[in-house]
Amino acid sequence: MLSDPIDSPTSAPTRRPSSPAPTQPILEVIDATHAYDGVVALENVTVTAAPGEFLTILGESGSGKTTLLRLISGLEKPYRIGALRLGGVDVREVPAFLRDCTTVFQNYALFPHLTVGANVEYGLKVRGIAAAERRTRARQALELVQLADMYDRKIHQLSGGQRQRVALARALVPQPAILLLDEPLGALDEKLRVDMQVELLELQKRLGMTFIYITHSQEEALTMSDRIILMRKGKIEQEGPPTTIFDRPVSSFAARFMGVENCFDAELTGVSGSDALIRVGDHHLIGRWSGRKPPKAGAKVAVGIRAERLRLARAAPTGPDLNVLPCRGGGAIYKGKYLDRAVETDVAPMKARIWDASAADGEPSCVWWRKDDCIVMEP
Ligand SMILES: Nc1ncnc2c1ncn2[C@@H]1O[C@H](COP(=O)(O)OP(=O)(O)OP(=O)(O)O)[C@@H](O)[C@H]1O
Repeated sequence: MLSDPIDSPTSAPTRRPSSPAPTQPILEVIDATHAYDGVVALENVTVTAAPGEFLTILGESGSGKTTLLRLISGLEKPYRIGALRLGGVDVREVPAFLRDCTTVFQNYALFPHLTVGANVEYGLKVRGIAAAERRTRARQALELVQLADMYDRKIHQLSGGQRQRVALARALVPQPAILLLDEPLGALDEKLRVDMQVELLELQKRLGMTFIYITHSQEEALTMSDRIILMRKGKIEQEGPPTTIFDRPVSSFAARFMGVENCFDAELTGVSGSDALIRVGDHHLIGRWSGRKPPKAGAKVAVGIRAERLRLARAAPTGPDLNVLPCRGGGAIYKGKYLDRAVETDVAPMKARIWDASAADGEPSCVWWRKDDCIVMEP
């Protein structure tokens, strides 16, 4: 159940400072909670972004990503929020079209009966900009997305990728401080999506603009972001740079979402420096703690190992930093660039990734992995 909403500010929105301090976040969403008809979509979420940052909101369907974006853009009024500032300005009472941010939607949201130029000019028109300036700026925005020669085309005469570029130009033309992108590449095919990822990233760096980017694709998030916020059921599960989210997931949820193939439950038997000592059945293993709270002996934990870090061997290797489990060979799954080998162990079924298919011959008797590659986290 939600408690009563905090009153919205009654005073007029403060004016934007002429030049915010360089260290000041350009976006501050403090303690936001939102619900639709009693269904909580966002719960006590705090998100900040630095000027020029590429921040990705990652999460499965229904985790609250779009709701967060709609609160920032002003398309949704939050049920309760501690603060919402863009460039240091409190925008809780500022209507969407006056906020210093624009949105690119997955379905483009273009006017199909208007020309490319008229679509791009639209955002300037609602801001009361004169026709001549609108045209000049729209042309410049279309140049940025490589559609300068399509000004007079109708939207229905464009491909999906071209429509997405028009939507991007339309969002860029008012020169907002922040661009909000809601799964902007979701409707494009794989090849075009990858090309557009590169293009978007180049554009963001060139313009030095802050991008808040929504996706459910971990690969897209890892490729593009300076920082990732992983959402789960309306809350933040983990945030950090791509390498941290990839290598050091805090929980089995984060690990599975980020594609860690081998996950199983265990008991923490002790902690020694950064080493986490764990037990699964009769097997004692060693790994690195990556959970949020300090680990406690006796706690139930989850263990994760990426398939590419798991090795198969015919004879067990030895070493203080190695984990070894006997295994029974399973089938190989051909994946083109690599081979996945599924094996059974006493602990769990495991998958090892083999990049050199010629090295996959023979029956392994054990799997092994280094302690640094053994992620010990919250269950
Ligand atoms: N207009 C609405 N009315 C009622 N419930 C809604 C509405 N919009 C979203 N929800 C619910 O709020 C929760 C969060 O939805 P939201 O769209 O923010 O998630 P999301 O992570 O963006 O999902 P997706 O990736 O599928 O777009 C979900 O349970 C969703 O069903």
